Amino acid sequence: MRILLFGKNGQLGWELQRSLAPLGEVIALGTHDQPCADFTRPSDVAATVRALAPDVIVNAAAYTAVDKAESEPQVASEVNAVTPGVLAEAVAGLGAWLVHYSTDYVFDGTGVTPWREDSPTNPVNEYGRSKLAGEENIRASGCRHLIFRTSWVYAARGGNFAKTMLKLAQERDALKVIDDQFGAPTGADLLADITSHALRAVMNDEAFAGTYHAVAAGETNWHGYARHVIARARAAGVPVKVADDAIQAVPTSEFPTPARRPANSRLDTHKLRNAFGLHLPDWRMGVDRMLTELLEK
Ligand SMILES: NC(=O)C1=CN([C@@H]2O[C@H](COP(=O)(O)OP(=O)(O)OC[C@H]3O[C@@H](n4cnc5c(N)ncnc54)[C@H](OP(=O)(O)O)[C@@H]3O)[C@@H](O)[C@H]2O)C=CC1
Ligand SMILES: Cc1cn([C@H]2C[C@H](O)[C@@H](COP(=O)(O)OP(=O)(O)O[C@H]3O[C@@H](C)C(=O)[C@@H](O)[C@H]3O)O2)c(=O)[nH]c1=O
Repeated sequence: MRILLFGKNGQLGWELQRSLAPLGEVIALGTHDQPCADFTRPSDVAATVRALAPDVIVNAAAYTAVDKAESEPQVASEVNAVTPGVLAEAVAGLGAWLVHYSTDYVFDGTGVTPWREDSPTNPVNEYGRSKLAGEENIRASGCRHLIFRTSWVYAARGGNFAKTMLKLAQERDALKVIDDQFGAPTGADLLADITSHALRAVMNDEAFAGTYHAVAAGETNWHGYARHVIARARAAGVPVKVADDAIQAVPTSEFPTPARRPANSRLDTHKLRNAFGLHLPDWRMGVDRMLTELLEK
């Protein structure tokens, strides 16, 4: 089996290089400095796909700068919606499979109930709108696909909220962190392992194709997540400047950002767990593993 992976240097792409390796030959394309893999050049990307004729495309490339997307909606749309749609058309033409990733930010965050795969979408920012359009383009192409919606992704390699908090905690005496947006931090390693497991299953039985919510178990808010990370760092001997009681919990209104974010980012994972017989670990387990890796360097 030949697998073409886009976005190899991102948090998820890096982990996918490991988790997909036992399934077949992985051709991993990364930097968007290469025209053949630049998602702002859809026709070049389509030509790459036709030339390589893979059995599976795994797309971990995305425009993930949520605040910046507010001022660059056209770039976010090209990378997150237009080119995934072009990939899907190419995949349909080849009779191949497409694996793609989406986000909790396709929902508007109302209520407290975890969102199901068939819950109504209603993104509140440009990034979310571009990701939803990407999903819709893939479904409209009729190609065989898996779409995983996930949330709050972190990895030892790459940029993420946990690493931002580790840095700020060493630089500042006080932090303000939002405590009214809820979700589950999800490790790129867990998501990569879920991908290879599900891909193996769907290639044996096409009935598994479709959209799934894939996040770690449990829930927290950004403040709870920050406190957890900083407490672990302190215990590991990192020179943390901020005292525990100086990590101030604030409502969203006290931490204005260019992009609005949903208050309820909880995703219901029953469909994924039932389909593939998976157990999803609590979010703290993966975060603690990442911190061990980061702090022991
Ligand atoms: N990060 C998160 O919190 C969440 C992510 N997701 C989704 O999960 C998936 C993986 O995200 P994650 O690994 O965290 O993202 P990262 O931001 O870590 O990686 C994104 C990758 O996309 C590549 N990329 C960006 N612009 C382009 C472009 N114009 N052409 C080609 N490649 C490009 C980057 O390449 P380069 O290295 O060259 O810049 C990078 O390797 C995405 O679909 C994302 O929307 C969903 C929920 C949460
Ligand atoms: C840095 C900082 C952020 N925050 C808040 C702002 C925001 O509501 C929340 C998270 O901020 P970030 O900008 O790190 O995370 P953000 O870019 O919103 O993360 C999102 O990325 C995209 C790609 C996704 O798909 C989402 O699932 C989600 O992971 O924390 C604070 O409250 N205090 C702080 O000091």
